[in-house]
Parts: sequence; C-alpha cells; structure tokens
Amino acid sequence: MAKDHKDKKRKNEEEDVSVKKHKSEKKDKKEKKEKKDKKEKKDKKEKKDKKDKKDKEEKKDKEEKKDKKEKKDKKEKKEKKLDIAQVPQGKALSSAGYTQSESLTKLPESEIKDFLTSNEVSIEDPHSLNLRPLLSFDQIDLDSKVSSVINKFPKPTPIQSVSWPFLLSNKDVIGVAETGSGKTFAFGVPAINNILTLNKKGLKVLCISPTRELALQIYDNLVELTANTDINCVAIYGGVSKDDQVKKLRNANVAVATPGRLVDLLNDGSVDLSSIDYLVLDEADRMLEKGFEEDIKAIIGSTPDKSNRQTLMFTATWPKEVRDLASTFMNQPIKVSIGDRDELAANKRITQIVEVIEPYDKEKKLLQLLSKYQSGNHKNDKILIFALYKKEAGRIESLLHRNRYNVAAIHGDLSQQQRTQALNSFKKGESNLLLATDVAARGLDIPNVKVVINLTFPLTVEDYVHRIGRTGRAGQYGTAHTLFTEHEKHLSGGLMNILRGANQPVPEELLKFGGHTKKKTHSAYGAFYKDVDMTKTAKKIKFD
Ligand SMILES: Nc1ncnc2c1ncn2[C@@H]1O[C@H](COP(=O)(O)OP(=O)(O)OP(=O)(O)O)[C@@H](O)[C@H]1O
Repeated sequence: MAKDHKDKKRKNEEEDVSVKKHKSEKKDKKEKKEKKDKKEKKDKKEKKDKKDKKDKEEKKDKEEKKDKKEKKDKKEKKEKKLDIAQVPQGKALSSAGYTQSESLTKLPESEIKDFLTSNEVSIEDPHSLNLRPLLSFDQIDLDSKVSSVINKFPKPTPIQSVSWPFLLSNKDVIGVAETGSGKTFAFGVPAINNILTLNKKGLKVLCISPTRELALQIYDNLVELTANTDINCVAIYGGVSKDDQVKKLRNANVAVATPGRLVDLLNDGSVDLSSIDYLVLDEADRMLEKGFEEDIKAIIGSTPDKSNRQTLMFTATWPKEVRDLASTFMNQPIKVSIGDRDELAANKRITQIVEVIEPYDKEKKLLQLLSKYQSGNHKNDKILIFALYKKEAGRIESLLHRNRYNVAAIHGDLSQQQRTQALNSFKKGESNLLLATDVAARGLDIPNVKVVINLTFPLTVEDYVHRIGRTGRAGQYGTAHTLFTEHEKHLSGGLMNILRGANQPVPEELLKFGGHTKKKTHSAYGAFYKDVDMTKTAKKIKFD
C-alpha cells in the first residue's frame, strides 16, 4: 500500500513537472511568436513608412514638375498670344495656298494692333505663321465667283478676318466667336475657294451639324457661295427619303450632314468619305458631347487620317470638357477666339432680363410678356419662345392657340415637313411667334427675331447662350427674357456669371440662390438625359 502511494505520488510529481515543462515551453513559444509578430509588424510598418515617404516625395516631385510645366506652358502660351498681338512685321508672309496681299502687308502695325485689341482677338498658333487679319475684303485674293457673293457685306466679320488666312493655308482651326457673328461663311468661304483655286474633284468638303434645320441652313449658305460654279452640294439629314440624297451624293463635292443619317448611309455603303480633305464640325462642342460621340467617331474614322485632311471646329461656346476629345481629331490646330471666349460669354448686344418666378406662374407670365413685347409699334415683332420638353411645348402651343396667337412650333414630335413649314412661316413673318425646344437653340439664323423668351431654363448655361443668340445677330440688338424658377437654382451661378460678363443686372432674387453651378449631365445622354425614361435600357438619342 505504502509503495503504491509512493508510486502514485512520484507519478503525480512527474506529471506536474511535465505539465510545468509543457506550460513553460508553451509560454516560451508564445513569447517567441509574439516577439516575431512584433518584429514583423515593426518591419512592415517601417517598410510602409518608407514607401509612404517615397510615394509622398514622388507625388510632391510630380506636382512640382506639373506645376512648373503648367507655368511654362502658360508663359509660352502668353508669349505666343503676345507674339500674335504684336504680330505683323509688315512683310508678306506666305504659307501653302495663301500669300498675304501686299496691301495688307503695307498696313501700319498700329492698325492691326487696334483691330486685334478692339475685337478682343486671341490667336494661339503652334505654327507661328504670324498671318495678319484682313481688315477688308480687298485684302484677300479670293476666286471672283466667291467674292461676288460675299461682297454684299461691307467687310469681313472678325472671325472671318482672322481665320481665313489660316484656313486658306490649309491649317486646322478652332474658331470660337459669339452667336450670329458669321461663322458659317468663316468656314464656308475657304472651303469653296479651295475647291475652285486648286481645281479639286470628287467629294471634298464635309460639314457636320447637330440638327436638320441647321444642316439645311448651312447647305443654303454653301449653295449661295457656289451659285456660279460647277460645284455640287448635298444636304444629308433624317426624316426624309434617302434615295434622293444618295443620288445627289454621287456627283457632290460638298456635303452638309447630320450625324445620324450620315452614319446610316455609311452603314448602307451608300457614301464614301475617303476623299474628304476639309472637315467641319459646326456647333463643335455639341457634336463632341456624349450623345453624338460614337457617330462622330464613326464618321471621322471614315475620312482620311488627320494629317491628310483639314479639320475645323466652330462654335460660340467651347467648354473645357470637350477640348481633349477635340484634339484627338485635329492636327496642331490654330485657336482663334473673338472676345474672351475662355469664359462662357453671351453676345453683349443682347439685353438680358431674368425674372425669378414661381413655377405655377409661368403660363400667366408668358401671356403678359407677349402682350408687352408685341404691343403698339412692336405688334409684329418676331418672338421666339423656348420650352424645355416637347410635352411642355405641346401644352403651351394649345394655350397660345386658345388665346388666339398665330404660333408656329418646332420640336421633336413633329414631322420634318411640319418642322420645315413652321420655320419657314416664322422666317417669312407669316407667323410672328415661334415656339421651340432646344432643336432650335443652336445656329439657326432667323432674320429680325426681336425677343427670345425662355419659358423654361435650358439644361445647361451653354444652351442658354445659344438660345438667346437667336436674337441680336449680325450686329443687331435684341432682348432675351428668361423665366427662372427654383427648379433651376443649380444653374444660378453660371447664369450670374454670364449676366455679369455681359454687363447685365443680376436680380436680387437670383442672388438668393447662391453661386452654385452644377451641370446636369448624364454619362450616356449628355445634357439631354432628362428627355429619357430612365427605367428603360440605355438607347442613343438622335436629333435627326
Ligand atoms: N461679313 C459679314 N458682314 C455682315 N453680315 C454677315 C457677314 N458674314 C455673314 N453675315 C451674316 O451674319 C448672320 C449670322 O451668320 P451665321 O449664321 O454664320 O452666324 P454664326 O456665327 O454661325 O452664329 P451661331 O453661333 O448662332 O451659329 C447671317 O445672316 C449671315 O448672312
């Protein structure tokens, strides 16, 4: 028994030792592991700190380099601008296809400087051509058939003066100038003159425009310029039969097209753009927006490479967002701006009135404005009313009919024939009221529109500038009366900038909305996203 007890005790003691030993080993292991973990953590942290430091330094370096580059670029740009502003050395400068006339070369430098300053001309010329702007038509040697058409005007408009020498030198040009300042002839005259003087054959000129009405208007301008020549022009746009257009394309030298129909014809194999050497994007910023981007890429991709064609972009508004895309289609373009076009700016000859109202007051207010602007001597004044959506346009059209107004309407729900008829009757003055959506915002040159009424503010401030630009064209004066509600308060900042830039009063009520400007756009639909039922799957919006 005593032996058993001893054995048991010894066994217990052995077990105790073994447990203690095990525990101690475990503790050791744990400590070792903790130490290892700690070291690893420390190493990791040190490594991370080192990397962070390196990243930070690299970032700082990059930023410094970027800053330096931007500063350098700005300085160079400024110097280049200055160079141009001080231009003209007084010697005949020539470049492919264009020689500066002696009469222009002989002009004193001060006269050129005065012109550049008074018209707020800015020229960015990566080729340093230093070409002088024309101060009169007789300072340029154009084909007589072209000059006989433009000689009806007293002198070139500033955008024509500055851009023609570069365009006749076969350079790519971005031309930015206010609404109604003669941009169509700015790109149209060199297009036709080049065909005549260089005896070009085949389809050479392609001009793309965002709406059917504008395409037709540009076509009319080019037909006028080619009236006494063998040059054939064709207008390519949707809503009418393709057959006639395809037939005309066969011996056309100049095509003016809306993107949708042109892509259709490309897909059908009915048009070959491989001989185009003069490509114009009119209303270029609109053409480069998301809704048109794919079509534009397909169209430009079917023309020769950018080094084998001249590419032109013309517009009154040139937002920063489209400039990168534009540069992919252009070859070292010369940028010509009239007025300070880096900031969005409206034509200063337009009186802008902005009234902040309650949304439900719009219709009553519209009727009051019509009586005000079409009274007495102004009874027959032409007024253009902008609605935002076709539904709104339809409702207002009925309201105006009920109130015995003879109103013409143009919006996307109408057939092409109805749209053309409405526009013509307004142009001719058969009806002195035109109600439109933004299909009529850009480019349309309707004589003597005295007042533009914005019943509903457009989706972007750029569209506002284009809409009101339907009045005050070609040196005339006009009025834009805008009804503004809290629904558009996100655009109040942009609108205030435009008002201030044109020395127009900013109403107290508008100031209350603060200075925010948020562009309402959608990645797939651009500025027109509100027109789309978002519950449906994405579908491209076309305007022709
Ligand atoms: N040299 C000129 N002198 C006077 N008027 C001109 C001259 N050139 C063109 N015009 C006229 O000016 C008007 C406006 O021209 P155009 O439609 O080309 O303007 P725009 O700058 O393209 O405007 P928008 O930006 O609205 O498209 C037209 O009626 C046109 O005939």
